Amino acid sequence: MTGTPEAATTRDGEAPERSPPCSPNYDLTGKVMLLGDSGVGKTCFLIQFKDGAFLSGAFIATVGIDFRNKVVTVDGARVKLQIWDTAGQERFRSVTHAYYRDAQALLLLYDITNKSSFDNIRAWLTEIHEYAQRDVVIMLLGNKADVSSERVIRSEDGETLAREYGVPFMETSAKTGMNVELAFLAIAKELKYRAGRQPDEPSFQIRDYVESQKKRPSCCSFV
Ligand SMILES: Nc1nc2c(ncn2[C@@H]2O[C@H](COP(=O)(O)OP(=O)(O)OP(=O)(O)O)[C@@H](O)[C@H]2O)c(=O)[nH]1
Repeated sequence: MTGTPEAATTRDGEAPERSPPCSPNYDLTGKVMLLGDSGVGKTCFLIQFKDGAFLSGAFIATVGIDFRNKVVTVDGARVKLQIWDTAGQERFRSVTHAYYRDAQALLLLYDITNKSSFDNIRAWLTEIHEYAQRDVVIMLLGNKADVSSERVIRSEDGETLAREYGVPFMETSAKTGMNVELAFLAIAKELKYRAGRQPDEPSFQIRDYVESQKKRPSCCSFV
């Protein structure tokens, strides 16, 4: 298959970005995909970032794929992030595979209260290595960190897995907003750095940046 398929739905009536990388409203664009099992909180994560709100109530699984745009300013550059929210359900996997190739960054989520969502991260990484660009930026996120009483995955387990794959890691909450903006800002910084590093500019290390900036849950119950 060539290029990104056209069949995506939009919530905002926005058109997927197909224009050249520069426009008066932003300096560069980046395609980011949210991946992970159904129910880990991908849609809530995106809504929290885009609108600063938490979608509570009945869980409505994403069908296929959806996207939102948001412009963030990092180090003086306006980066337009086009964020694709994928369906975690297995039956939509072949649809979402087609979108991996154009993505510059992937946020891979598991749910700290759901062991199988963590166990499946290795399978997600195998899919990523099969379908995504070799230099895609990957970040591992343990979501629902606000639900400490139901935690079954220790923060150290997420850290160990992330270290094994050489990717940045943090725990997040789409409910409280903890580390949500940071995840996207770190991606935007990395994309800006890749787009054009000035000779006198120090190199950007996304893992170090995330480690220095991330908030830890105030109360952690370890199992
Ligand atoms: N407490 C808490 N609940 C969350 C959080 N994120 C999501 N949820 C809840 O988890 C459920 C699933 O969230 P979604 O965002 O729809 O999950 P998803 O990963 O997009 O699921 P699919 O669309 O099926 O792939 C919903 O009931 C949310 O309210 C979080 O950070 N904390």
